[in-house]
Amino acid sequence: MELPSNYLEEMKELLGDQYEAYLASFEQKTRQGLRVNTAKIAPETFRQKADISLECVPWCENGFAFDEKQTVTKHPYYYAGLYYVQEPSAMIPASHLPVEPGDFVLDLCAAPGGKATELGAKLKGKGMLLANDISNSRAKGLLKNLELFGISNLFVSSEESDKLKKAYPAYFDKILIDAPCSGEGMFRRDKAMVKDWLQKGPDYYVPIQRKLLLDAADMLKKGGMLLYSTCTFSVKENEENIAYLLQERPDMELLMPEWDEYFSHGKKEGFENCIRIFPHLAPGEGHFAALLGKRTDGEEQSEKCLKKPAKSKKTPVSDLKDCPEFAVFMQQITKPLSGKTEVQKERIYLLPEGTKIERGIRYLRTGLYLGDQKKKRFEPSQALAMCLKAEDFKKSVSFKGDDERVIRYLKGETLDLSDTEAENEKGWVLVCVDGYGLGWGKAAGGILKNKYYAGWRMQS
Ligand SMILES: C[S@@+](CC[C@H](N)C(=O)[O-])C[C@H]1O[C@@H](n2cnc3c(N)ncnc32)[C@H](O)[C@@H]1O
Repeated sequence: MELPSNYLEEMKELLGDQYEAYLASFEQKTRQGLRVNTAKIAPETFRQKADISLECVPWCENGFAFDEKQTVTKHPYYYAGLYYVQEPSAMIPASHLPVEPGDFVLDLCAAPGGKATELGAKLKGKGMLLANDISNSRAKGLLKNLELFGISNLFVSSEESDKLKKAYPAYFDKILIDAPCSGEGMFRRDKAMVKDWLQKGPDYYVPIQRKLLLDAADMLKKGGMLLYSTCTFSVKENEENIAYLLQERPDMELLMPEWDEYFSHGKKEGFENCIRIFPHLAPGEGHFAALLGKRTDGEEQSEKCLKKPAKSKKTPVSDLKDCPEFAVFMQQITKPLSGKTEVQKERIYLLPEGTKIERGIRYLRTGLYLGDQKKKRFEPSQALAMCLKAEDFKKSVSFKGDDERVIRYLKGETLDLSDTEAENEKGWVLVCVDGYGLGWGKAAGGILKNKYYAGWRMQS
């Protein structure tokens, strides 16, 4: 592959005596991986159940590498949202931002959701995730991936960071900026990135990245943490941007993330805590990550700048007087779902506990979309099915992973149920693979009418 000469000069300076080894890595295989959705399944259980040959990714407990020849996106577990396909070094940002259940988390540049799905899984349904991307079309893909993962406590927006900053000042406990960048770490995998680099190199991205960094710092609570990452090697887009942030926001400091032996240190003095991944030194393509904290200086969060989370008047989800069929439906869900229900036209949503919809933001989703209250009937959403397991809904039918009906269901076909499966199953049924929700069906007389969301169907 021909690489731009000015890029090669910079890499020579950056890598010194490792430069030749880096060039040699272009002759070696690229890496592919998948990250298990720990909100749905433990990584070990996944390994035992899925017939995919996997190797552990050293720096990510739930990350696995696999041989690219295996087709992993046709597997029924993919449709059950049990994993996300992700290159191993791209697993570092979300796994090294210490998100806890209950945190309020912002992923500022989130599409298509490689990191947001992991941040959401780490919340375990508590707190909230606002996943944002400036591109509306990419944000649609992001929403799908988050719903597939069964993330219930979510907001998805497509907005500029300065607008978000006005709506959410000093609001978040944790923020991820996986910034748009010149993509040098992708050169081995994707030749098109080299062409892009020639049109928009590091100098194009630096001002965008700096604005994102400052706006994000202003949305962070005191004591909160921010992780900045790129998939490029350029010092300008990495260490120099962190230096700029520390200069402009003196209450921010560089922290030491959990370290792995495959990580290389940041390239400037004082920036050793930054993580770098190089393809000739680690089983990953190339990434940069810096973990930062906002000092508290022993003070409490200033009342003036802190926008308090809204106190939600709780409406039990099964108690909406105008939607009796909805209330009856929700009584069949045995998993606790908390939050405030919100009706927008015929659509019913569940807002995460302690949140409200800030006006003036272009949202694609505010809370978990539960379904539609139509005239005298309620239709549950695909997103709701993805949050549930067989035991979470009173009527469910679970097919084994190798049952040919799973694929037929995912293709939208009507299915026959066996006598045991059909027993007592009438009306809405949660359809599962090995106990993990795939979608809805409507059962009657041994027949399962397919209610899988048409837009997500498996193509032949
Ligand atoms: C590296 S990609 C993010 C990848 C994503 N985090 C993932 O893991 O799937 C960068 C994203 O930033 C978005 N973006 C570019 N400029 C932005 C801005 N000013 N504000 C928010 N998002 C922006 C792009 O549309 C792109 O989707």
